[in-house]
Amino acid sequence: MESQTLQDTKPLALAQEPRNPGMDLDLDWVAGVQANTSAIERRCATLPARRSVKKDYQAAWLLKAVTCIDLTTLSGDDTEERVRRLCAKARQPVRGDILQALDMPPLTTGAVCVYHEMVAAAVQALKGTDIPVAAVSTGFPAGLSPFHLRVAEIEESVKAGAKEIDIVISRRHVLAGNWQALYDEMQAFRAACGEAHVKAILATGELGSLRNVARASLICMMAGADFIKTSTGKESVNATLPVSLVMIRAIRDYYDRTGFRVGYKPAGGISKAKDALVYLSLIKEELGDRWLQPDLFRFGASSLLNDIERQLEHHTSGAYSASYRHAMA
Ligand SMILES: O=C[C@H](O)COP(=O)(O)O
Repeated sequence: MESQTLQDTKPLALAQEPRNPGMDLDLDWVAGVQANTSAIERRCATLPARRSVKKDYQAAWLLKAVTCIDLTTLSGDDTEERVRRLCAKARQPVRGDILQALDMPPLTTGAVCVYHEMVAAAVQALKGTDIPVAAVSTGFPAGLSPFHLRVAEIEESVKAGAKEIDIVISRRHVLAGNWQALYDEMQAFRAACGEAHVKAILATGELGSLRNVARASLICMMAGADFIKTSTGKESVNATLPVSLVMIRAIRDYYDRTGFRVGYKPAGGISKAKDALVYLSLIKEELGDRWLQPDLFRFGASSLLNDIERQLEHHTSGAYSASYRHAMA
């Protein structure tokens, strides 16, 4: 962890990653997938204690985390005004004086994530930046509206300017072991996205077992997902470390077998800077530095930025400010 310095946080000129084109459904591969729950839990239990980073290293990792946040608002009472404030925060997620104290140039969050009805306002508010708008879609969060409407919803959001689409899978296909149906659904969603990148939300808290999480991860990648994402944030259990380890290892296996890198997005309930550090260290250890860039890693989070900014302020000033001073994140 201590290899991350403030300099490393500055944006890299990356060769554009080729999109995962998907592959034929390989049911033998799916059937062979295992998940040893007790070994996974043992590995995860050691992570938070072993991976503490301090001082400048910690500031560097926290700034890295900021660049990987899909800054999210997904509430029934969202308004255009709230979304505009969120976009202003995405443009300047960390106060200028804090960046100056750290000798860091301006940075932005990875994306802004909203419901379809808020896409146009977000696109407008982010004009002139490279910050993509991500739309949750396909009957989010349950994914139980008619199939043709779920596909049409994707198309509408792309038309409105969303560059990323976060779809929800049909959990029942996983619970019933109907892998062909899951593959076909994911392929159709990817096709409807066109050039927009597609994140497959597995809703892992509803899939019944870690083995199912591993299988669903694999199927979605085979069907062309650009990212796999844990949760909608609306399930009773959202992102966890064991689920993350399973999904990350599925991503690694898929890369080893196909040569295509699929991104990872833990989402839901990640609101503390120290938790973000644990996730980053997990990615670094299991997938390596290449995955620690916003094109391959995102946090789906509505309040994480607030805590990160407070920690950075503490790092530069020695004092914590009241959280209301960072209220919009
Ligand atoms: O995709 C993002 C999640 O809905 C955000 O969840 P959160 O509000 O618990 O951070």
